[in-house]
Amino acid sequence: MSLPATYLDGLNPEQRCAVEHGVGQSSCPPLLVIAGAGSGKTNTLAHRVAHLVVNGADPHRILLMTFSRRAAAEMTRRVERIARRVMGDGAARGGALSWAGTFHGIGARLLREHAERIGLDPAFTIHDREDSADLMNLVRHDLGFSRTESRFPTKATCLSIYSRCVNAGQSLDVVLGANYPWCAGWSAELKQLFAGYVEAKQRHNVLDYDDLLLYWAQTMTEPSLAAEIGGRFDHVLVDEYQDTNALQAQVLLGLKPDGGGLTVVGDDAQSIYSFRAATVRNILDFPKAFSPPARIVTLDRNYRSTQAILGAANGVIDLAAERFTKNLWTDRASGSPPQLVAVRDEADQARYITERVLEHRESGTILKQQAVLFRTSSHSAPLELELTRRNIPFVKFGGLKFLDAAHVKDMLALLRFVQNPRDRVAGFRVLLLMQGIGPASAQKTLDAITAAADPLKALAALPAPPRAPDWRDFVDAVGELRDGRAGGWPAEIERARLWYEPHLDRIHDDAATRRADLVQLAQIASGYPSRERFLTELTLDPPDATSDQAGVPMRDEDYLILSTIHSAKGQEWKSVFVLNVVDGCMPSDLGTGTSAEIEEERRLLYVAMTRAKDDLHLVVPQRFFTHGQNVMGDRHVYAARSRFIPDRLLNLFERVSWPRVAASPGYPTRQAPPIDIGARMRGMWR
Ligand SMILES: Nc1ncnc2c1ncn2[C@@H]1O[C@H](COP(=O)(O)OP(=O)(O)OP(=O)(O)O)[C@@H](O)[C@H]1O
Repeated sequence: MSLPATYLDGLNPEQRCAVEHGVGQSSCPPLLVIAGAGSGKTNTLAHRVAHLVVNGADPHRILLMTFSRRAAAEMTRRVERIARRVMGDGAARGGALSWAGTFHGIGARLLREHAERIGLDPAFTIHDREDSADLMNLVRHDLGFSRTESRFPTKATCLSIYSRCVNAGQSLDVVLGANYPWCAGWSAELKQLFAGYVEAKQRHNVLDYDDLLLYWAQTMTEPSLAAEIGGRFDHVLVDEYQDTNALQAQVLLGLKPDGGGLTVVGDDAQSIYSFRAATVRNILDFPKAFSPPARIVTLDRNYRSTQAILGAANGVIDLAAERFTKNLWTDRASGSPPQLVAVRDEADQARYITERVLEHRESGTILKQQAVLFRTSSHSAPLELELTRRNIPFVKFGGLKFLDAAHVKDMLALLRFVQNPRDRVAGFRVLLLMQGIGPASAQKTLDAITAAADPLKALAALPAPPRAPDWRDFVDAVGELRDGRAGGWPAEIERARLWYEPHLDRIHDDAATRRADLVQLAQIASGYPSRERFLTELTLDPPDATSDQAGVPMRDEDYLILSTIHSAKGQEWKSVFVLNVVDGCMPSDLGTGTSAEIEEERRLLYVAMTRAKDDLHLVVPQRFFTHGQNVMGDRHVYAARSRFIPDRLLNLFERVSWPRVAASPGYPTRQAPPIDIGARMRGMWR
């Protein structure tokens, strides 16, 4: 008996079509959902998964891949809520979705489960970008490339080149020619470096981010393994498909070669990750990868924004060189046009936003419903100062990651070393924390233990290095963490903290604030079933906000959201402010090399604008102070409004100047005073 699907009544016909596609039929052909901004993609995907479960699909055999762990958790919650509403307790008995996560997270899990079959040691640890760059540097140094006469590319550039080759599936020479022409002369050395880097990773039993996809894609080329892994899932659903790369597409096709049970959702107008080799071709090529081609359902009704905001966002994206999806429409009331706000400089920008935010709060929009978005994390610095000065709590996303803080990395390095003593980058970091141990003795120690069959046993047997008073403590801590005497997971994080804190106190002047992060780390740790899962998940998708910023407010406290546009993906707020809508910031100076980069910058502005429901402010500072001058300096450069809002789009905005200076005879508003004596006085001494 099929259940009356009243829970689908709130969906529009296209959403419903996407939700019901193939459900209850003997086979479920591939489906591509092209979902414009705010068109209910998340809602639709959650309903589709719930609808599958309600109609008998086994939740343990559904694979759901999203862009972030946060998105996966949110989707899982929604699916469970819908299923519970329809099935009551029956939904709980069926079990939760057990395979929801990011591509990298799911990859790590599958690789660990199949490790022995593909010649991997299942105890592998995962290097984040910084660890990977450190290892690249080590190899670069060993090969003598850091001593070349003309400057060899930096470790970060080397890693980016390597990563692009791997993710885009392109040869080194193609990548150098297209993306790093200034490094083309180093092709032979880079090849040698990358070969050395791969060997080092294998010796140390570590995988980097890219390996998780690469190894997974390689595994899927072995027919028996591909059939086995693909056979574990009846349905595979992928969100944000526009931001996946060639390797991810390869994995997907390996899982479901005929497309049976495959659903992908995406929006080419929101593709903003091509710098990580994501390609919009994945969406475009998806339908014809199958025979018959995948079904395409387009969601173009926007539920989020007022007509006026949507009109302006459509105007911006209409000027894109290449478009595949059509404009969005809404039947929401028109609302007031988005504001294009001219301010004198960044300080005024900060004041303008602070005043508006407080005004909105007065009139009933809580802070959490307001967000300030920016292209680059550093753009928000003056605003952060102003908010702090005025005591307005905020949380920043996409800035310095919690895990990038040195003390958090130290703790994680210890745990990683215990998990995988062959992980040289982790081992090196931990050993250097101790007094009396420098790079040379750390290298010697690591050489001695990694050669042994049981490295930690070898560590315990080593004589203490001279002048290293904490050596015994270290060996004891590692031993206890390794053999369970520290109380197992997550209790052992306390043991790790106990060992680390004296070092923290010695190394950092601000140890007290840093300790708060360690407490937070322990709290996060308690949410994971094992040390291995904790290290894996945290490395792959670190928490976004840091206590370095204004203190993490309590959950029930109200706070303003500050976020990079990249981190704002998939979110929405009542009011949105976009900082620095000027050439140089948007498009960013860094992203204006090629026309493809410019187009991606345009899409970024589009993503930012489409986050707003009722109220949107694009702020345009007229001038920026240049760096590297003294406090009294007044050297500045003038900025032009972003080229993405040319004159012909101005009618879509309300233009405002701030502060509004009362017009007085003889003084046009918003002009500098006719004479700036202060500047002249300062100029006398230059
Ligand atoms: N059928 C519907 N009826 C009413 N509101 C809807 C419907 N579908 C979605 N919405 C609302 O539209 C808004 C946008 O939905 P959602 O966040 O799922 O969009 P999205 O497609 O993921 O957006 P984006 O890609 O821009 O992040 C939400 O507030 C959601 O509640």
